Amino acid sequence: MPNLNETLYFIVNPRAGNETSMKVWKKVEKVLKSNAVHHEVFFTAEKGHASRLTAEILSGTDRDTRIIAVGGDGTINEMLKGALPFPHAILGSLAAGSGNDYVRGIQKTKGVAQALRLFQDNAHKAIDIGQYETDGMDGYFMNSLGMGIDAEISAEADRSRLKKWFNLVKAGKLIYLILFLKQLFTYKPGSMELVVDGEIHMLKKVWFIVIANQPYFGGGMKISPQSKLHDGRLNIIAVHDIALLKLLAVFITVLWGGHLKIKNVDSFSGKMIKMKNHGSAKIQSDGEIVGKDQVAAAVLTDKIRVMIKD
Ligand SMILES: Nc1ncnc2c1ncn2[C@@H]1O[C@H](COP(=O)(O)OP(=O)(O)OP(=O)(O)O)[C@@H](O)[C@H]1O
Repeated sequence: MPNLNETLYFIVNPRAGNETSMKVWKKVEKVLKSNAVHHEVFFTAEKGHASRLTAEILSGTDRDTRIIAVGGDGTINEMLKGALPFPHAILGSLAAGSGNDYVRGIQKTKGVAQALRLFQDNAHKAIDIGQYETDGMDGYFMNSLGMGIDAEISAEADRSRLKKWFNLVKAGKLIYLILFLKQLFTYKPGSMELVVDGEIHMLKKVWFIVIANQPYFGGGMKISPQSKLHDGRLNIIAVHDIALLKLLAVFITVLWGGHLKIKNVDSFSGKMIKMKNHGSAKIQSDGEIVGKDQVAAAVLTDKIRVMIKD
């Protein structure tokens, strides 16, 4: 086991949370300086930069190294990609995005002070992640991978001016609720084939299928209450063949994870999953659009070390 690199590295995405992340960073920097915590900070200049910065930091040392995202789920997802070749990587995140499901469901800290204490304690564990392949491209997810209305919402949230406004009034996740209500009336659910560890399920009128590595998605919805970070499995939730009113009930009950009791909200668990849509549907990975129509995913057990509050 290598020694610990005492420096805390921060990668700030100045665009996260519609640019509210810089406020978070200024607050954090003050605390670090007043407590004489040795740290270095890097700022991302474009999409994909967090991945390269992570790899650069890690290739300069062979000691256990803590790198912290100051951003949202997209930022820590990029850092994961950069960190995977380096077994001495230990990742963490300060919630500075819109949804922040990584901090909510994996790291489980509330607020900056609690997160900073965790980083300094250096309590960490290896967790499972998901790997996917779609249209010849592969990638990884820590939170979830979904096809259907959830991906439509992610895509629209990215473009929406409302997201900026909601972030400014610290209600970033409300945008997902509003866009969901809009999608209810515009999205056309189609047939999908779902294969879980070789078992085929043909589903009609599918609103979405989500492969979840942790309980939360969409900025705090408890989509997969049974997901565990160390079980070597992924959970799958499929919502299909359901009338509009019942779908609204799904949306309300998902806030506490009660939606699984509703008919045609099916859940599965497995290690290798394939999804194929017989129309056209977008695919999201940790909230970013990565493809459409067809995807294969698999769990990678105990693949990355992250700082975790038990
Ligand atoms: N300097 C930059 N300019 C433009 N985009 C950037 C820059 N740095 C990072 N990005 C991109 O910003 C996107 C959004 O980042 P992130 O997901 O962390 O924030 P968010 O969308 O506000 O939060 P969440 O995903 O939790 O809702 C990512 O796709 C990332 O690649």
